[in-house]
Amino acid sequence: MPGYMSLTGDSWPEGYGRLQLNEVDSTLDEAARQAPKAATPLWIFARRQTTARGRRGRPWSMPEGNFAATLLLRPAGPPTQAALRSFIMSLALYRAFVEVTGREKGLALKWPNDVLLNGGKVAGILLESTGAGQQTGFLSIGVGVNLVAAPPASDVEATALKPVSILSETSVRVLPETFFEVLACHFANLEQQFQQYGFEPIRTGWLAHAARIGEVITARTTREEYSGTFEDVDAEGHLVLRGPRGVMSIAAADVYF
Ligand SMILES: O=C(O)CCCC[C@@H]1SC[C@@H]2NC(=O)N[C@@H]21
Repeated sequence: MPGYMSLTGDSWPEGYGRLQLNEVDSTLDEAARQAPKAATPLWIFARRQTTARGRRGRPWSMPEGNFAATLLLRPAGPPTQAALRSFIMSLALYRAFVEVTGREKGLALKWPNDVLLNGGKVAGILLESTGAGQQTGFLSIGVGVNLVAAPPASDVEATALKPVSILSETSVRVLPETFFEVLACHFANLEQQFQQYGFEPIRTGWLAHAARIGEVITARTTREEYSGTFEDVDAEGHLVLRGPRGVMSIAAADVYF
């Protein structure tokens, strides 16, 4: 009989709005609709999504009982700085997982922003932004977490990591509404730290949980593939790989182990 986490979950971070929906096409699309009229920051949560999307235009399969939400922000600063929010969100996810499951074992963060549990993918983040040049406009951070069910391996690419769920790996059943509050609180704390002290404490916190650091990994960009030792994540959030061609700093790629 699986365990059941019953957090009373009555806490919500000050200054963050929230919209809870039973069903939506995608919380990212809802964020785009809300953006012109929304007071930000605004969290948009949905129990069901009919056309959820993942990175690189892939579909995101969302069995009921899993978690889906998008945080809509209007961050100050250039897009490169705004994009560092993906590290804030993945670290917040890590902390939320520890809080709801009571365990840290098997959890790891995969660059740029997946969360792994026992080597499988348990959560993903998709960033979308508006704006031009050095102006960010709106930033939407879409978060999907396999709380109770992972999509079948046939739903993901052959080279992708196996999808897993919190329930399958830990026998802990977490309600999406509970996870929502826990995640929102961790994000708000880390965002405050980011605004006060910059990216460095977030980078250090993220690296402490990085998957495969010090090991040889492969990064595939839209044009090229690089293999090398995963040495670091730099102050811009880039992946630092040491390979036969020297040290590479990679801004965007898919990573394979
Ligand atoms: O490919 C990934 O790893 C990113 C997955 C992001 C999925 C979430 S679910 C909530 C939000 N709405 C979407 O349509 N996608 C994101």
